[in-house]
Amino acid sequence: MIEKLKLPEDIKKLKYEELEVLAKEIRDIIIKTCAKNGGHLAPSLGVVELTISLLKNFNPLIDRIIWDVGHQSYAYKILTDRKDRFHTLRQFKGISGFNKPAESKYDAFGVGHTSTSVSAALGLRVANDILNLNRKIVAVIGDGALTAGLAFEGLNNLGHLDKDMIVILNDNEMSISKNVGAISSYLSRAMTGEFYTHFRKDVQSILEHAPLGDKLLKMAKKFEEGLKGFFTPGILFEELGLKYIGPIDGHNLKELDKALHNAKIQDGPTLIHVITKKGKGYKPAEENPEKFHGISSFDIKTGKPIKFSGKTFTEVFGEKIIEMAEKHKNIVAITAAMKPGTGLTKFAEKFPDRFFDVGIAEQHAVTFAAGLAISGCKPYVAIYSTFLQRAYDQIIHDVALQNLPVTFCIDRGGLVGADGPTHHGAFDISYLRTIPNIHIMLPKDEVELKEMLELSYQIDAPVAIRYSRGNVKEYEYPYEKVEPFKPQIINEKGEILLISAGHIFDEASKVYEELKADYNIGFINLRFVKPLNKDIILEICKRKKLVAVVEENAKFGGVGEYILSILAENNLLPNKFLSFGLPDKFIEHGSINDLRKIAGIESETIKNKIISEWQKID
Ligand SMILES: Cc1ncc(C[n+]2csc(CCOP(=O)(O)OP(=O)(O)O)c2C)c(N)n1
Ligand SMILES: CC(=O)[C@@H](O)[C@H](O)COP(=O)(O)O
Ligand SMILES: [Mg+2]
Repeated sequence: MIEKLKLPEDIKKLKYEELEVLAKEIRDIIIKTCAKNGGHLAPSLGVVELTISLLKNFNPLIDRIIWDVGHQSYAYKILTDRKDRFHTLRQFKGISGFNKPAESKYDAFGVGHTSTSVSAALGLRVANDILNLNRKIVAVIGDGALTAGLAFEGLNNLGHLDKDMIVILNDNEMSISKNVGAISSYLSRAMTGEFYTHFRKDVQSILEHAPLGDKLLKMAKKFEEGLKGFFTPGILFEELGLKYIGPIDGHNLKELDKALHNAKIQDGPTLIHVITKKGKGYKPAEENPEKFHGISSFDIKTGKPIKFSGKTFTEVFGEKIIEMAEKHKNIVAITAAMKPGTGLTKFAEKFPDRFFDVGIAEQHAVTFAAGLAISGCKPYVAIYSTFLQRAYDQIIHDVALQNLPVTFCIDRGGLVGADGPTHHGAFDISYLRTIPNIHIMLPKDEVELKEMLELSYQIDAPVAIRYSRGNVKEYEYPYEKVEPFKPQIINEKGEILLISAGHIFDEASKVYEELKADYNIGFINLRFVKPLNKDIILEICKRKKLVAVVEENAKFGGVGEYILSILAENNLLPNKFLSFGLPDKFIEHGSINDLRKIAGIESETIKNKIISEWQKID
């Protein structure tokens, strides 16, 4: 059917039976595409009917629909203007896995980090008044995203401004893992309404046998609305100034239409509480929505990922932190709704009392850790580089200023690949390097990550250990134990010096191995960005004509800039200094290799640049 439709306008003409067929076709496209490309399968399967109903009840080119995170917007992409491009999902030069206005005029706002939809939608809504625009504004936010403070900042201001816009709470009781927090249990308790249902039945049976029972029963029915209001989660939102509609079945097109129609005619803000099943329509995803939240390519028949072998930095961290926690009873681990992604699933099973999933609340996670640290605990906060950006002030104000022993295990440092610019860990070395008291360690492989974690336990101050999403690699260089704040000097000789910072060692070592036969080249694995061992660096750079630094972080504020400044301050600038890092632009999505090529940090580019610059030095 979908082939015959002019999208999205033809959706409005279809009968419910036809829409059910359309929903099935969309699910098939999403499943097939994610099986090949990977992607956020379960979130997107859960909102197919909601997407259809939104496109039936609104004009997405005039009205504005803001999806929170955007990871669940695959049906929206297919049903607006990207059906023919959908097979390129998350591929280099293909369509993004999130919403981006630059990708489509149907995408109202750029997303990727959670909990921004209400604030952004309110901005668009207030703009209606300022610019005299006539359009409906809708935010679609998940129950997981609702655990972030930013979401409540938006709701609070929305209630205050009392603007007529619609917030749709897509409640599937899941974040990536099972949703956590008091809000979540409040929603699900009231949502199942078990207590309310039993209570209602009890009252009914008593009244039926009581004198004047039928009159009392009639009165009770009148109170039921009030009673229901007490038990459904509407109270929370009504108190914030939003009219509450729900909970409704998010897979029932008729119910959705009715709710959206009612919301459209309301004055002031309205919240529609929609209950959906994450992964609906694909059994393996329904049964394991955590695994299918974000999945790599998989076999449709079995649901089994087409596994790429190799151990990840994340797995190394997950193993080592357990070993350390067995030795040290004051170690606690904290995640912000990313337990599986940060490798803490096993830790949580082994040490349930020392594991904390605070929900999507990175700011809280950091300050919570500071409270633990000032009390004598040793908190390990595992947060992706890009999401840690949200807690920058907490790192400065609550941890570094008080010089507290919090260790940040920064996963997804550097380019992450298919998730693209909203998710690349492009800036953490830059944003952390400026903060006093913090120690920054960059492991190149498994052994170094483990030894740096051990070392972090001895440091009574803030520590950041940064590693990538990728697999750990093995290298042939002689083992050299991680010594506090010393670089690993692989070869200090020669007039050229190559300095590698962290996991990008895989590219840097290729350059060194390919040049060392024909060029007199030295090679350093930096290990520590802060404190930087200036004496060693200055001593080795004294006799160099060309120094090149390689990092998978923004050049601005990165390691290269730092070393250059130290050489300049000590009048030790070489004839040529080369800094290989991420350029001053956002790097798109694609494979790591493709992205490193366009960023200019893969080995061939680095090697050719060193050779061409060396030839210019007399
Ligand atoms: C600031 C931030 N922290 C963490 C994430 C990782 N993340 C992406 S989606 C998600 C769960 C969202 O849950 P929910 O809003 O309920 O959407 P669902 O996947 O259930 O549809 C998380 C934690 C993120 N994108 N942004
Ligand atoms: C949508 C979102 O932000 C997360 O699902 C993220 O995509 C996970 O990234 P990893 O796949 O690197 O764990
Ligand atoms: Mg959810």
